[in-house]
Formats: sequence, structure tokens, C-alpha cells
Amino acid sequence: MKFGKTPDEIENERKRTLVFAFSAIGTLLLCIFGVVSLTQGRVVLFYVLFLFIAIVLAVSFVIKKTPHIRPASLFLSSTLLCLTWYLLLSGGADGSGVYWTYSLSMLMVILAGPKVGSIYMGLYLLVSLVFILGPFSFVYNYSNAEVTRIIASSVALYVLILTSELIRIGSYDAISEASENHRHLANTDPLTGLLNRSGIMVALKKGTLKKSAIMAILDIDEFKSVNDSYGHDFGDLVLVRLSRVLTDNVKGGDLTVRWGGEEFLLVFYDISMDSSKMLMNKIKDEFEKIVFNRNDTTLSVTFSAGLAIFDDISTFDATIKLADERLYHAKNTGRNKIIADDELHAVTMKEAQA
Ligand SMILES: Nc1nc2c(ncn2[C@@H]2O[C@H](COP(=O)(O)OP(=O)(O)OP(=O)(O)O)[C@@H](O)[C@H]2O)c(=O)[nH]1
Repeated sequence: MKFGKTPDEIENERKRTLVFAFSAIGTLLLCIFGVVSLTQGRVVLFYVLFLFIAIVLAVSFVIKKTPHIRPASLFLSSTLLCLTWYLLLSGGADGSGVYWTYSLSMLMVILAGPKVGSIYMGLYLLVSLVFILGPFSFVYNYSNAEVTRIIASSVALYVLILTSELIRIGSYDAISEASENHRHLANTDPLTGLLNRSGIMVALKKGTLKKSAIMAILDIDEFKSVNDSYGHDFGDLVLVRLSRVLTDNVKGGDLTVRWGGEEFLLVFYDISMDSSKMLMNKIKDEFEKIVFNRNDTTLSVTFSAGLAIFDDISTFDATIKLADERLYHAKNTGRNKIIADDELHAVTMKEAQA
């Protein structure tokens, strides 16, 4: 089953697209205001606007190149906060600089996120109030009614945008959780909790094969007669116990897979063929020692396994085929054994790939 991008990747892309869209629109508007300011003789305003255009373009370039857009987004929001302060306090063109405050409400939620955005907005309103109401000659002279309107409308706009963003985040989280659950179910065997066939492909594609690995395919011996004699539920119990023994014996990065029915597949990383054969024999002995009780009788169950070197994901099918051949060799020569005939590897691998 194909799931495409993860929720985190989708969210990251959404933020990246938003930053680009706002940068493009913001740059265009600032360009127009800058040129108008210049024609009206407001040279300082012209330089300030073009300085911010340069910063916005530089940050957009960085965001395009980096996979982690959070630091760049925070830098961009801090920069826009400073621009808004400048426009509000200086008045921009005849007091119209205050209108930029409204876009800041939206940009803070989108670029900085609800939490940091709220801190920035609170800081913005507090500092702005102190300067507007204080005895500072360089601050544009707003009337009391204008100050009240600026603060009230900024807060109202920010609260509305914040509420809609929090509702969006709530629904997005619920959808993401459902999607992650489906992804997990699609890649996991429900009985044992191990990876299933599609799960191993996802795991292999995620982590490229470092060095070489060893693949083992194991199959429970005479499992049909276990099922026939003691019932399918008991057979399930045996499968679950074997999966526990396997997971208890592998390292963190190794893969443990229910390949199908009573067959399991293991991928051991950073280990030699000799060591993995020893490990498989240890697992085999541990499993054989488990005493299962059923209907006043006790029994022990065994498995056989075939091992093969797994060099590269492109040789996955050929490696399985080779490990399978060794497994069936183990079955045909008495069962309850591990076969890892490495000398045959080169020759048989060639045949398997042919
Ligand atoms: N209980 C249980 N049995 C299963 C499950 N999946 C497959 N089986 C059984 O596994 C058995 C496999 O039997 P065979 O393929 O004949 O192999 P075997 O009896 O183990 O014989 P060898 O492999 O030659 O040692 C069948 O009886 C299947 O029904 C499962 O999920 N639960």
C-alpha cells in the first residue's frame, strides 16, 4: 500500500509554500511602496523598504535550500516585526505605515506559529504602546482615537487568525494520527507485531544498507502437525513466542519480519556470517528450550533457517532466493538446523540473479 509523504513532510511543504507566497506578494508590495516613496521624496523610507526586500529574498533563498525551515521562518518573522515597528512608529507615508500592522497579525501566526507568534505579537503591542504613548519626538503623532483603534483592531485580527489556525492544527493533528495509524497497520503483522512484507520494504528504503548485512529466513518445523494436533490458536501462540525470542535477540537497528505464515525473515547489520550463524544457533536453542503445554502434554518446537549475505537493496529478491534455497536444504537434511554455506554465495547468487 502506498501512503506517499508523511504528515510532517506535508506540513513542512505547506509552510515552505506559504513562506514563498508571502515573500513574493510582500516583495511586490514593498517594491511598489518603495518606488512611490522615492517619487515622493521619502528617501529613508525607500532605503528601509529595499533593505527588507533584500532580507526577505535572502531568507527565501535559504528556505529553498534547507530542509529545516523553522530557524529561517523565525528570523523572517523577527525581521518583519522590526519593519512593522519602524513603519508604525515613523508613520510611513503620512501615518499609513500603521496598516502594515494588520499583515503582521497574519504573518506572525503563519511564520512563527501560534506560540512564538503570540509572544511576538504581545511584545509588538506592548512596545508599540510604550513608544506611541510615551514622550518620544521621533514617533509619529497619532491621535488617542487612532491609538485605540490600532491596538483594538490588531488584537481582534490576531485573535481571529490565531483561533482559525488552532482549529486547523487540531483537525490536521487528528488526520495525521489516523494516517500514521493506517501506515503502521499496513506495515505491521497484527499477530506478532513484527514488520510484514510491505513494512520491510519501507524500512529498507528508509535506511540505506550500511556495510553489508546478513539475511536469515527461518521456518518453523512441522508446523502443520502442531496446528493439526493442538489447534490453530495454539499455533498462533507458538508464532508469538518465536517472534518474542527473535526480537529479544536482535540489535536495535536489525529488522525482524513475519515474512508469511510460519516463515520469518531477519536482517542483521554490521555482523559477519560466522557471528550471525552463531547468533541464529543461539536463537534456535533458546526457542527449542521453550516448553509448550497443551492438553496435559508438553512439546517443544524447532525451526530451520538459511542465511545469505545481503549487500544491496537491489539484490533483495536474489538474496531471499539464496537464503530460501539454504533453508530448504536444511529442511531436506533433517530440519532443526541453520545453513549458511558462504562458499556457495558467489556461484549461487549469480544463478539466482540470472
Ligand atoms: N496457527 C497458524 N498457523 C499458520 C499461520 N499461517 C500459516 N499457518 C500454518 O502453517 C502450516 C505450514 O505448513 P507446511 O507449509 O506444510 O509446513 P510444515 O508443516 O511447517 O513443514 P516443514 O516446513 O516442511 O517443516 C500450515 O498448516 C498453515 O496453516 C498462522 O497465522 N497461524
